[in-house]
Amino acid sequence: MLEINDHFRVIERAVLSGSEKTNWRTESWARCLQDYKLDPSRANLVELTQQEIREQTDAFDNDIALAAGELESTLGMIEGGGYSAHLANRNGVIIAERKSRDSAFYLSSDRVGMVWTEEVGGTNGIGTSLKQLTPTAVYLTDHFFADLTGGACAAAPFFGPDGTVLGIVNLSTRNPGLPQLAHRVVFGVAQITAERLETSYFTNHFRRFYTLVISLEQKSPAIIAVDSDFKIVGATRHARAAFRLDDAIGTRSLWGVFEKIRGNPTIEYLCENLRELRPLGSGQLLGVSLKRPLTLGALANPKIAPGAKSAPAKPARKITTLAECAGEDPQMKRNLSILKKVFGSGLHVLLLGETGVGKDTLTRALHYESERATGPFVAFNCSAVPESLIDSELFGYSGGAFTGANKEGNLGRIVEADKGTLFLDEIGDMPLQLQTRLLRFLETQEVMPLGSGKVRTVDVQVVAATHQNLHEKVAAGSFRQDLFYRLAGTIITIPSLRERSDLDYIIRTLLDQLAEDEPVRLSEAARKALLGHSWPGNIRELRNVLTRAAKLADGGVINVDDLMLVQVKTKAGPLPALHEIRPKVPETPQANPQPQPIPAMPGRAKVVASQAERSAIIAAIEASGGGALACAAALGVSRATLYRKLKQYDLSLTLRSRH
Ligand SMILES: Nc1ncnc2c1ncn2[C@@H]1O[C@H](COP(=O)(O)OP(=O)(O)OP(=O)(O)O)[C@@H](O)[C@H]1O
Repeated sequence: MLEINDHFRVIERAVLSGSEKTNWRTESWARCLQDYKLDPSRANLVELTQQEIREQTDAFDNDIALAAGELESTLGMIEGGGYSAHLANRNGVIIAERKSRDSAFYLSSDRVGMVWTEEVGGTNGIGTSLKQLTPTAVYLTDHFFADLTGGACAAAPFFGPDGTVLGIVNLSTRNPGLPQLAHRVVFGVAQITAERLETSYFTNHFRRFYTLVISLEQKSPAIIAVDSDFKIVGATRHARAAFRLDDAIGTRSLWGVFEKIRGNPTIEYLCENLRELRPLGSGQLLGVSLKRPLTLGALANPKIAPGAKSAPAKPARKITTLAECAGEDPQMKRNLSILKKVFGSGLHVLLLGETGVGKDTLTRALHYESERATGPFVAFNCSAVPESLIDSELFGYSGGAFTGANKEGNLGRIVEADKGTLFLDEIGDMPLQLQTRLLRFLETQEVMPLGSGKVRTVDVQVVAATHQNLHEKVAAGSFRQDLFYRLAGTIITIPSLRERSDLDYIIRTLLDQLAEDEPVRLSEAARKALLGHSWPGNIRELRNVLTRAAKLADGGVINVDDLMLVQVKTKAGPLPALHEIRPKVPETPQANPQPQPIPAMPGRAKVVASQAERSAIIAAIEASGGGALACAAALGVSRATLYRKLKQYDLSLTLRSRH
């Protein structure tokens, strides 16, 4: 961190004397100084009251709240930098977060309820991103306030189908040894997450419609939602731009955009068989797939797919099979033989296990390989939905049941899951007052949506899951004992990856699944390294490591370096897992952070940081095709720095011969 006066002088010089070329940073600093009249020596951050937070969250669309689950997998991709992930609404208020495992790197000023508009927080990821409506990486002294210059944040906006901004994804850390190059990689991850959120939002929003997914070169796929008469009802940003759809929504048919298929096949036939479409007036065939509505069992729109009720609600992507879930592990095989007997028999199931062991995956496999496969699979994550929304989302409401309620009402996830399976993830986070309501439903299989006054009987197989210790929660009074026993009709514990005896099998399964996009194989040394790792993040971590390695691999072979594993052997034995490192960094006071001295970087964190930096450079060389100028620009460094780093990591711009 800079001395306050030095920081002030840099800002003043850049803004007032125009010493720095105009760029996003000087423009933001100028707004802070001249428009908002902020004093860079001191941040006066604002935190909302619980009531205000509820209002901000209530006003936020339900679909987005559900998408907060995406933040979890984002953290999995960037493990090691001590980042936390946040979702801010369009008012710049943080409304959801997933914390870094490493509390020493946690910025407590980035917690739920903090307001991060540029007018309040000066130049910062969330606020500046909202102001510019573009992704923004704010690294240390880019911040306007001197007392925020110990942190780094990477933020990206995401937009709704109508093009308005819905919110911001933000990844932040106060890891003192974080290299800027590593932060740029994380910046890329923030943008990918924003795109994924946009897609999740879109698919959830249009979950009652058919969706056409179109592959576009070098871009995320474009998605168009249509009704059963092929009328276009929505399109993602990419789709609008690629096919000029702005005036087509609600007015045009898909066949006004793409060449019509001969013989007028039904939409159901196309779901099974459509692989390519040609945009009108273009010679180029594009790869496509047409997906069925996600909630076939609960279609509110009577126009959709008459007769489709008997069609199996197929999952969008290839799902892991039950056999793959069991693998070659004796405990998992025992688990499976029990589950196959009880699933669908009227007994509820409770899955226990660490995060990432495959509870969700196993439940989906059970559903799709059971007699319920023709019914809907509905997943509901109790921790990703704000407390105030759980009731209406789960149990539903009738139109106009409360202020702000959707006019048409909401069936609720329980009713949507009728004749199918309801997966209640993170059940340990279910608020106490709703536990009573859930218990009543589990006992009677009846629900009464808010404001409807009508009881509805449903046939739902419930699978609840948690990584928490429910016994402890029962003892502490935060989880109802009677609910625990009702859910625990069958309790199954999924072993962690380090307890399983079939790691090799799981690696093979994952590589097979990856091969659809990226056919790769493992070098012998890489296989040994994977088998020797402790996998605190379980199968999710393994999947992330292999996915990233497949992208870095040269010539289709994953080498040890590509894995970027952080378990490094030293003379004193293996280093502790990254989340066990606790550098003595004083916590930043929440509302009024003070500058802190940067502590020496612990040895292990250095290893991680340089691995991340090396990978960032390799990725940039590949992306820029080996051109020094383009590569330096992609990394945001000068050419001199690039050459110094290449030497340091023994790399060259003709990468292939050297790493
Ligand atoms: N047997 C398996 N074979 C291959 N991949 C698997 C398997 N089990 C899980 N996965 C993958 O591991 C990742 C994590 O799985 P999943 O989300 O099911 O874990 P979870 O226990 O539900 O995690 P959480 O408690 O955090 O919700 C997913 O990407 C999933 O596809």
